[in-house]
Amino acid sequence: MAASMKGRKCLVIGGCGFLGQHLCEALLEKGWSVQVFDIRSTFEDSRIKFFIGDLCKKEDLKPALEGVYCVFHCASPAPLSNNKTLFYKVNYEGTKNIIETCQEVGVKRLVLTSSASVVYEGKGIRNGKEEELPYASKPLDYYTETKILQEKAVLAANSDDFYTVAIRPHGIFGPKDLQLVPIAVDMAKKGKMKYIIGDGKNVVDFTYVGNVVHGHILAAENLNLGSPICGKAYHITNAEPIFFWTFMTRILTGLDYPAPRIHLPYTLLYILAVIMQFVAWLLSPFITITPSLTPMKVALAGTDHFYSSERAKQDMGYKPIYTLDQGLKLTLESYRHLGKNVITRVIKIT
Ligand SMILES: NC(=O)C1=CN([C@@H]2O[C@H](COP(=O)(O)OP(=O)(O)OC[C@H]3O[C@@H](n4cnc5c(N)ncnc54)[C@H](OP(=O)(O)O)[C@@H]3O)[C@@H](O)[C@H]2O)C=CC1
Ligand SMILES: CC(C)CCC[C@@H](C)[C@H]1CC[C@H]2C3=C(CC[C@]12C)[C@@]1(C)CCC(=O)C[C@@H]1CC3
Repeated sequence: MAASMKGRKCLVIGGCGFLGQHLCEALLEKGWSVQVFDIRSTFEDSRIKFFIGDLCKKEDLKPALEGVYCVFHCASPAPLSNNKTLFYKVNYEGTKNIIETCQEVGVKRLVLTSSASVVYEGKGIRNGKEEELPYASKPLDYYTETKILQEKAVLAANSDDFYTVAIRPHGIFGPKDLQLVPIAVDMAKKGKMKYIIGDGKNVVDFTYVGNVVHGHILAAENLNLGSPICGKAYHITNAEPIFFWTFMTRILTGLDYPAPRIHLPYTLLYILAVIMQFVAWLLSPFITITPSLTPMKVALAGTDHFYSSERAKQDMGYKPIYTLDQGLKLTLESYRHLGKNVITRVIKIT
């Protein structure tokens, strides 16, 4: 780390979430002075100053941004939810609010956590490079639609006076995640993880959270006037693409659940997911139905989607600092309590 970063004040928006917590820990280790802004409080740390508020509200954000050298924006509503209004409000309007408030207060650097899914529309992507892939013209869900709007707004705001960069991770996994492992385990408990969507040979990126954090910190360190990273987006991956179903099998069997074995045709499942989504939409004025298979999930589980992180290597010296094996080991150790054979005691208080 550049010595001059020591003691610099940063604000992690979304710092109480999965990625945010890991980012805070790494920033503290590197000597940054860390502040967190989030809508909820999930942990305590005497080294961190916490601001609880809504990023859509200028009056909430302003006090947290005073004197900040760099803002990391990694807040979002849960990606697998389907709340169009909330995604637009938080990911798009809220991000524009962050940009404006930074500019008003005089903050000069903004690192956005975007997503590689901004270029994904269900068709295979192999070793995708930033400069070759346009934004998805037909995003598969509202989350992706608003991540595209968000990234465009952040990159367009880059100027000689305000430096911005977007980090595009893919399939983040690691301890403290409430998504990938817990959802897969929940599906396994319900008997829904016996199936393989397609031939099981689709190759994807899963990225250990420690590498995603490393990419963010390198971006902040390199975000200066005239730097090649200003106004650009960067894929950050483990650079170890793997069969989607091999990765899921390692997670499941690592926690003593059986491996998925029964192959189901991709196209059939995709059509079923589209129909279920349509029915859920038709019935939405009367009841809320949340189908467990969405077109996005089927596509992610049944197509290739892996990306090159060469541009990040060239422009900011990025290379993964954890291998996939190391990441999986750390992840599985942290989820032992979700293992199939773990007996949970229920204490009845009468
Ligand atoms: N997980 C993944 O595989 C990937 C994630 N990303 C991106 O990485 C970022 C971090 O994701 P992750 O850590 O998994 O997400 P989390 O949900 O764990 O963390 C996001 C945090 O932001 C908070 N938040 C939501 N709305 C607001 C708001 N209006 N004001 C302030 N805080 C808010 C959330 O609170 P609450 O929980 O109460 O909503 C939560 O604490 C996101 O931008 C996501 O799009 C990109 C690629 C892959
Ligand atoms: C259909 C089932 C077999 C899927 C079970 C696993 C999923 C819970 C996860 C596998 C790939 C993950 C993923 C995301 C969410 C969780 C998975 C679908 C994202 C959509 C999260 C937000 C992003 O920006 C992109 C991610 C891609 C991979």
